[in-house]
Amino acid sequence: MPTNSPLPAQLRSVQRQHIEHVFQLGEGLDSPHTPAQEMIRHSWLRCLNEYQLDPTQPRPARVVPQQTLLEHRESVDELLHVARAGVEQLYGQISQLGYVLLLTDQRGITVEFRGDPRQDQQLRKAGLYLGADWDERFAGTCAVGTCLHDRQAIICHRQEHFDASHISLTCTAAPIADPQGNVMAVLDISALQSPTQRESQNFSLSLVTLYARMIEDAYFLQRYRDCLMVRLDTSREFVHVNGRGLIAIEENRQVIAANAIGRELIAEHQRRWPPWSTNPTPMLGELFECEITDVLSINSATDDQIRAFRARASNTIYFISLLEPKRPRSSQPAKPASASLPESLARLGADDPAMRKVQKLAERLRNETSVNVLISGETGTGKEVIARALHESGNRANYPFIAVNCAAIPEALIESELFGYEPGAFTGGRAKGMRGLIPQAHGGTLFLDEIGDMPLALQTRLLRVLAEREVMPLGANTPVKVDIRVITATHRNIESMIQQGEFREDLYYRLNGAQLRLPALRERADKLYVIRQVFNDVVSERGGNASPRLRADAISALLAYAWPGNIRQLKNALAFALATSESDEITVHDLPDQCLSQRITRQASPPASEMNHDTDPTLLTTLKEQHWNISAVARALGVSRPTIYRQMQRQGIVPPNWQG
Ligand SMILES: Nc1ncnc2c1ncn2[C@@H]1O[C@H](COP(=O)(O)OP(=O)(O)OP(=O)(O)O)[C@@H](O)[C@H]1O
Repeated sequence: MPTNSPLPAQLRSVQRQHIEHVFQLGEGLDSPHTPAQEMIRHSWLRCLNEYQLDPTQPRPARVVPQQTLLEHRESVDELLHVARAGVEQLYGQISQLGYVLLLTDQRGITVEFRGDPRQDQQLRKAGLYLGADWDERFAGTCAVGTCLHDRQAIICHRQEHFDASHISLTCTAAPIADPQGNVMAVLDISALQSPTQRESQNFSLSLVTLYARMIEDAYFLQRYRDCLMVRLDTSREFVHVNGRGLIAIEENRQVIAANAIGRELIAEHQRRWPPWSTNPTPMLGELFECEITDVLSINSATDDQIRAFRARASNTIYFISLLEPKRPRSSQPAKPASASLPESLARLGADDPAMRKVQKLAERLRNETSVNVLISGETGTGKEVIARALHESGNRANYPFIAVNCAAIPEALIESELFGYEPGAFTGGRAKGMRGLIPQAHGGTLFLDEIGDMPLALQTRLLRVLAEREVMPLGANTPVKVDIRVITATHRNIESMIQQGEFREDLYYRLNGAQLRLPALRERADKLYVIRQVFNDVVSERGGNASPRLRADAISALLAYAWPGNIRQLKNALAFALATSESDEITVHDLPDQCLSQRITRQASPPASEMNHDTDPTLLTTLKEQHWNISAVARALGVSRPTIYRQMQRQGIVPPNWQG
């Protein structure tokens, strides 16, 4: 035990008193100031006697180096992924009350953190920070460290901390156990200041314990997602919403694993009937008075998919529901729910309500070639991709798909590009004339992107083509018959353009036979699927033998970002990460900085397409810097190429090679 050395003069008197109380307990003197809680008292004694911590030497918080933090995060990769939603929800409930949230691994290193960035300095100083080490051996009695030692939820309130530098904090922690019951992480909520009464934290204890259990159960469900699982509760009404017990069973009905409540039930059973074989887990039919067929038929034979069974050990009635495995174990992206769709449509989404609607409607429209389809959605949401998927899944798949970006062609050239021209039709044209894009699409699909940017005069001509199914190339005397399916796309509000007289109403109705509205990436419920899909696409586009992996910390950051440029921006970010990463593992540090700064907020950020560059001189400067390479400019400014073309049009910027 450290000697009762003189206290440094700079310690505040409250800290000096605290240190005296620690020594009093160490000397076996009970005073009204020594903690009432057994867990805390034992921990203080461990700190003095076992860890040889010197209370007169308060220790500054220790934050582990970045590389060490990465290694710790890696060890709980799967948990971090599963816990994310719980962490966000809990933090949403406590942040207004001045609390921060820490998730540590089983070594006490903070691997996930949520706190108010405005208090960054103070929080870091107090050790309420990503990478902070809360191991009891280093930090002394504290909620995380002592919870890890005793494997129990705990409040460590103000002077209950061992280290004098922590005595203004209030911390509450609960363990998160793996399916074998070993603590693998700790969930903690802490505040820099709090009322003096310890009881003020009782509610925090309930809340943090509840969320720790939910994370534990989510992890359990994820781990055993390919198994049959029974879910149980003593209340029929609660089984489906919050059945507390989970037991995973083998094909042969042997219990494989259980969550905390399930393990208690098994332990109770085994206290009465100790296992006689080396196999430590019972069969489901031993735990409950049940025929296994009654369990397996719960979903098909009952109205509410619940059946009651009596636990043999406790004689208690449990209401049981059955969770059947949904899909085979696979590290590949989840198979789209809409598996009956043609492949090119099915791969566009997994389980997002808006996307599902788009996929189903597209499926119905793919062969209805007389119905013109208008696709709307923010920039980069995949309007061209779905147009191609419509074409490829339909009966025109063996004919051309011609995509025309109306915003990218200079107004003076649109007409000749679309309709074609005869030799000598105009000065500067090719000597042999040119077959227009519309005739090129004959038999197939013409995709007119950014239709809102088509000049009014041309809208009239397009309307005529659609009505008469023929085009008149410039300089020609006879029209050319065309059989085309027309798909158009826009990110603009065409209805308001009609009101402003900028778009022909009759053309709009002709183009808008059916409308597919693509959701923004930030709103999609299947964002994880899209991230994995795009990652795989980028990896295969790069080629090579390496098989890079997207680590959970990177996925968390990608899920949290608002993606104003949608899937295109996601693709660019992943291509950047793959190009610049030095290893085969993409971590959060490989992602472009912007993905880490702009997280989703309640008020989503405006889409890139709505950003106002009208008065922004950076566009012209960047165009010059990038030698008028539009793709390079779009990349540099983080927007799509059509957005650049549109802004150029609005600002009257004409590239030097178009002048003439
Ligand atoms: N479901 C998807 N899976 C994988 N990649 C996709 C998906 N949807 C879009 N992408 C990719 O995102 C990028 C943008 O897609 P696309 O060009 O179709 O968007 P858009 O809405 O037409 O954009 P804009 O409005 O700017 O023309 C492309 O690189 C495309 O390959």
